[in-house]
Amino acid sequence: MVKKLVQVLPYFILAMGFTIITAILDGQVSRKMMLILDYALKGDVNTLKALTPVLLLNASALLPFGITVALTNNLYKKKANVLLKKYYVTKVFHKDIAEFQKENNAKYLSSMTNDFNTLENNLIAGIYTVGNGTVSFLVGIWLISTVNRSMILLSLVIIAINLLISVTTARPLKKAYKERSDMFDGYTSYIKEVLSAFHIVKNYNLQDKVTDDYYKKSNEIQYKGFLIERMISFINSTENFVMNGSLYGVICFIGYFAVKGDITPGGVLLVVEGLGRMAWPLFEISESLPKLFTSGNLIKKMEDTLKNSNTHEETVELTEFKDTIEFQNVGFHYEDDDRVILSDINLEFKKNGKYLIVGPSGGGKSTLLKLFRKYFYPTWGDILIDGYNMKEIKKEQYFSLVANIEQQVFIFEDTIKNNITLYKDYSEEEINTAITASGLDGFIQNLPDGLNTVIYDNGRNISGGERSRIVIARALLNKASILFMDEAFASLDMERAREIENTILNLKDITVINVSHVIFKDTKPKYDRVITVKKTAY
Ligand SMILES: Nc1ncnc2c1ncn2[C@@H]1O[C@H](COP(=O)(O)OP(=O)(O)OP(=O)(O)O)[C@@H](O)[C@H]1O
Repeated sequence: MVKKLVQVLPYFILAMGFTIITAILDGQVSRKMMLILDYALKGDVNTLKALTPVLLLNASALLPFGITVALTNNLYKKKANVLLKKYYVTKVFHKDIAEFQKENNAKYLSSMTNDFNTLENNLIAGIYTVGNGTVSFLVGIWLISTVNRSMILLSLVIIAINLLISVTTARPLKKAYKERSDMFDGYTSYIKEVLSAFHIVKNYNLQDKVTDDYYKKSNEIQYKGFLIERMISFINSTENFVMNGSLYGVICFIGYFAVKGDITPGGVLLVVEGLGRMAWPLFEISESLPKLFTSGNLIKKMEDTLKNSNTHEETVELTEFKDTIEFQNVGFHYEDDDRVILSDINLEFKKNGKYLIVGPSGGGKSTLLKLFRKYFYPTWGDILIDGYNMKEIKKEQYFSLVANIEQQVFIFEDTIKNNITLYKDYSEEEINTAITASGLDGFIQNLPDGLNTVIYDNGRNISGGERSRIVIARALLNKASILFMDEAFASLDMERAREIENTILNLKDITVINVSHVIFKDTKPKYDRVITVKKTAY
């Protein structure tokens, strides 16, 4: 992720360029003010008159430059934030389905919200704060050195001490940030679960337990936040103490030189001005640096969630399903569980054949479908498609050949049309055919906005059966070569389920693999084969 930030380097350089120009211009204004003061005290009116317009010109140029600095800085931050977020989301969607399912997806949610907020403040804004602070600090040194060069050494000592404090305090801070981020993962996961089980919480009167748990988790996070703030306050106080001590030292020197008459009144003004320019950025830098150092840990944690442990390179391009899917002596157990779920599976599925898979609950029907869908690979044995090992076939191509109707229906918050077409282009005729086949026509005709009716919140404003039919229409429209169905009719009434099953079984150019508990006497004979998965004894 850090490497990605190189792409926003031009925007950062642009912002820093304007920051440097503005800071130098600002320094020039201060120097001219010093000269004006000295000439005024000497009573040199002519030079005073000559210098004043130049000072006013320089000072008025500060306004557009100041605005440009703000704009370019915001542009850099916006680009950097968008870039990192886009990179993260792209990587998440590059994960294998099986690998994604291994993690609690609240981890990703937490990274996309809490961790990104922390990175936005600590890393992206932090880099600019340190850059801007350094420029201002250097301009401060420059101003002071135009009065007395020996001050440069003292300024460098101040930087070195502050850097040392930042580096040594970064380690405990890193640990605390990481712990808080982990806590946020658990917290987000908990909130996600509780909100999705809202009706269960209400029905079983679990409000008190939920409120109690929520309080405990919030309290833990708040306490960790308090510890982090306490640590930061301690670091800042130490740094402020060192810095203030150093600045007082500088002021003592100036006093000494002023008494000796080596520095003019304008010079004293310039040194005070220079000290101010050194002081505030040092405060900001010393606050930002430890946070900047801690960002590395957070990024590592986020990148760990993005890793795909499966690095197998797929080489076979399968653009068409022509003949058969064969299971050769396939056996399977889940990675983190030794129980053998499927064993000795030797099956052949012919192109355009219709297959019904039945069996006891927990027998492994859905697991078998996951192997078909390439979510998992067999633990032993092979699945061949047209003679090619499924493992070697490129995922994207395979997925474009198949359609899925799952038990758990997902509906986007969008129009019915977009939910059916999934944002791809189809003719009106194609859409209408799929709508009729899935039995959605009556429902859509009765809606004032028809196909343009928006469905909210995963189908809150439509029934379970209507949601299933939308997903069935989606699969039919996709014109896939293979259709996998997992309890697709579970939320439909018998009549409607039979009707849709008949429609699907009458489709000629599609291979259907249907896992279902709902079996109708009149549709069963239409299947080429009914396969019974037996529960493995473990
Ligand atoms: N991700 C997983 N990790 C470990 N075990 C799993 C996982 N998913 C399912 N199982 C186990 O695999 C076995 C088969 O589950 P599967 O969902 O394939 O059965 P099923 O025949 O589809 O059941 P049902 O008809 O009840 O949906 C079950 O014992 C289940 O607990």
